[in-house]
Amino acid sequence: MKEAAWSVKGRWTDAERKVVMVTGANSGIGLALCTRLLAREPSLHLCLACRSTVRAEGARRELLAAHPGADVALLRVDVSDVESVYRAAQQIKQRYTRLDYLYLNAGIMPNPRINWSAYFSGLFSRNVVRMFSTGEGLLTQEDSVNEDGLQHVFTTNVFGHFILIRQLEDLLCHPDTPSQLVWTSSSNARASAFNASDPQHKKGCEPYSSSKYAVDLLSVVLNQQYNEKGLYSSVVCPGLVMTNMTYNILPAFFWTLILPIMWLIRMFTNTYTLSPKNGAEALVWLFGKKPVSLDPLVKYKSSTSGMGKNYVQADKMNVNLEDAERFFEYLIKLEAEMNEKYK
Ligand SMILES: NC(=O)C1=CN([C@@H]2O[C@H](COP(=O)(O)OP(=O)(O)OC[C@H]3O[C@@H](n4cnc5c(N)ncnc54)[C@H](OP(=O)(O)O)[C@@H]3O)[C@@H](O)[C@H]2O)C=CC1
Ligand SMILES: CC(C)CCC[C@@H](C)[C@H]1CC[C@H]2C3=C(CC[C@]12C)[C@@]1(C)CCC(=O)C[C@@H]1CC3
Repeated sequence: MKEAAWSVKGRWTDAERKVVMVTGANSGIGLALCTRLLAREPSLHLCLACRSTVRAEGARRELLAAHPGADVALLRVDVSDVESVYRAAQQIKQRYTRLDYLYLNAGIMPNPRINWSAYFSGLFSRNVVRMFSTGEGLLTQEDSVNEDGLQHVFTTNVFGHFILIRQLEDLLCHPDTPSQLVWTSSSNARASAFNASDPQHKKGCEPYSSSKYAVDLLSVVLNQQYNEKGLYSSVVCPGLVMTNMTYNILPAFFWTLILPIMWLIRMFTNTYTLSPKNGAEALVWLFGKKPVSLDPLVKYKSSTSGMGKNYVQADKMNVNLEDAERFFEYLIKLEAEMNEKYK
């Protein structure tokens, strides 16, 4: 923090207090993550980066009720709007001198549609467990274009966050005290939904799968580009979690009705974490790890066993490194255009 060093109950010096920022922190997995981080380390400087001030204030109140005296700051940022990201980055630079953890968690899946015929044929196929754990081929979405002419899902889930990282480079890059980026990716990330010639997914109808695979690609290249500067990147998969996102796919009462079925499915796949608290498992686990000890090609998956026990599973990612580099070049070019417009 830029203010003079101070301590909570005289126990921590400011240098010891980690600075953590979470995008999309006002609900679901982001809010559960904040709650768990504060329970684990009450001395944190926590910054909730949210697009709605009202919802962010609600989340802050909830966190302070559970952790009175915690340092919870708010930052308004709409990651689907590049100009808002530049503005927010300026404010962060005025408030903090370093960032230890940046959780890139905000995400959208607009207008989801379930392909019921794929669902029923999948039920009787060999891929049934895979279908239930990744939702592969079951969902399509309707994307739109923002004021900069960028695809909405791509900008929210990937590009807005990329600009944020690039703008905060000075706060994040400290070779002596490494910082960590943690992306909330998904089991729904799919290479076949991503086209290196159409990285924004202008032409397809699975922008969500494409954007989450793009996140996996980007994390790999960020490690190549930034590790020696003291910045590390990891991707996490929270499993299937009941949040506003899933309530947008099917109504909340339906999910509640089929809860026993989902507990049953948990016997066959550990990806049905179901609660935001469980879904945040891998995100919290990474907080306790030294960034240098992590594998850049691994996806850390929040997992819940049939008996309801939480753990983290590390799975090697199957990413195309050529596509990753090509995608990074694309992002750098797009960033240059946006710099010219907004900086
Ligand atoms: N739920 C699940 O099963 C899974 C979720 N995920 C991922 O987890 C992450 C969190 O989602 P989840 O908790 O489930 O869903 P929520 O809808 O509860 O959380 C999404 C968060 O992102 C915020 N957000 C959305 N758009 C923007 C924006 N333009 N600018 C700033 N913040 C924004 C939302 O804010 P607001 O309240 O204003 O909308 C909200 O705080 C997402 O990246 C999602 O893709 C991955 C795998 C599975
Ligand atoms: C009996 C029920 C479990 C039937 C539900 C069928 C589908 C609606 C779901 C099966 C797998 C789910 C899934 C997601 C959404 C809902 C399903 C398709 C996600 C795509 C949600 C967002 C993610 O990031 C990953 C999830 C994977 C699994």
